[in-house]
Amino acid sequence: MKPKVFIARPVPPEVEAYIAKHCDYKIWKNPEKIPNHILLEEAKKVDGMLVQNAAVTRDFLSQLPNLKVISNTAVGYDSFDLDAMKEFGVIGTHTPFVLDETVADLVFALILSAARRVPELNNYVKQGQWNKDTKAEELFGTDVHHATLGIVGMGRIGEKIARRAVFGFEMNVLYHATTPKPDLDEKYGMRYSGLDELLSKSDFVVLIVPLTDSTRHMLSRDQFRRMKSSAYLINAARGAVVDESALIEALKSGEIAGAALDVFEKEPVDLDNPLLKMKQVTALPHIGSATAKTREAMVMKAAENLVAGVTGEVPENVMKELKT
Ligand SMILES: NC(=O)C1=CN([C@@H]2O[C@H](COP(=O)(O)OP(=O)(O)OC[C@H]3O[C@@H](n4cnc5c(N)ncnc54)[C@H](O)[C@@H]3O)[C@@H](O)[C@H]2O)C=CC1
Ligand SMILES: O=C(O)C(=O)CO
Repeated sequence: MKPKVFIARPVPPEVEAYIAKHCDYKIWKNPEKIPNHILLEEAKKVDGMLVQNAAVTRDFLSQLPNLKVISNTAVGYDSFDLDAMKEFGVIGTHTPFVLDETVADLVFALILSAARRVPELNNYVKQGQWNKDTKAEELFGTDVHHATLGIVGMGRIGEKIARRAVFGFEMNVLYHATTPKPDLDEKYGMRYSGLDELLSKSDFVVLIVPLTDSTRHMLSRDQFRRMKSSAYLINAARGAVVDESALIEALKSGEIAGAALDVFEKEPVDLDNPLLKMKQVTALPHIGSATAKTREAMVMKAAENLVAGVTGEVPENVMKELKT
């Protein structure tokens, strides 16, 4: 008998065909996010499920004694209660590597948007403010090439950002991570530093760490005070790595020059969030990995992990904390 799985999001036909070969399956085909109560009811009937950042809580897991595998279609898995998963013996998988280059590209879109004021000046043109009285200085931005980039998080994606920074933009790169990476220091001519030093020396600070107890509100009032008043914050990690109210204060008081954000503490972001009213803030709707090709690769990777898990193989991408 084939294992039973529930696919809690629409998937491309080739992914469905792959799952069909190995499992009895049901798919949530509605483009709207699956409501939690339906996800729970479906999860009760299966050995494994494929989700996109579902809230996998202790309470949720406690109602699913037969569930063996949850495959997430994302690299970050901060919405998963890993202690409870260990306790209930549920395997969790994610989709690293296949999105690294795409997310690193987006980080540079954010850096350049902030530095050269791309969204702000795009509005300037479209709203008819560009006219014969426009003064050249009004449109000045900040150079990215040869500037100092501080990367907080030097994992899979951090390295791709460093590579672009060094070889593409000839930037001076500092990084902060749980441990130094001497092999990468040599490869990219960059330097490990403490967080405080990185903040005080960087022209652009990029966040690309997982959201955990140790990174939640890693950037708050004290950290913004250490940054240069000409510096920009780029957050492509998770919204809660930044204390958003401290960021709003830092931007209002001119402690930092601007921010470019792909992620927010609450998503979708509320329209009355003060960040959205600030012209020195670029805001994107969490699109780090959002190209058609990369999203397809992520879903296929998630399907492969799911099938491996429910057929008794060891999935390729078990969440780090759940590896035995
Ligand atoms: N905006 C978006 O669409 C996307 C966001 N992400 C986020 O980016 C995160 C990083 O992804 P990867 O590079 O694949 O992860 P990774 O696990 O390969 O690297 C994480 C890095 O963060 C560092 N780190 C962890 N805790 C730290 C701490 N307390 N202090 C300093 N450094 C710390 C680690 O040492 C490592 O260098 C994901 O967990 C996800 O939340 C990932 C993909 C897309
Ligand atoms: O993969 C992730 O963690 C994301 O944020 C979505 O691309």
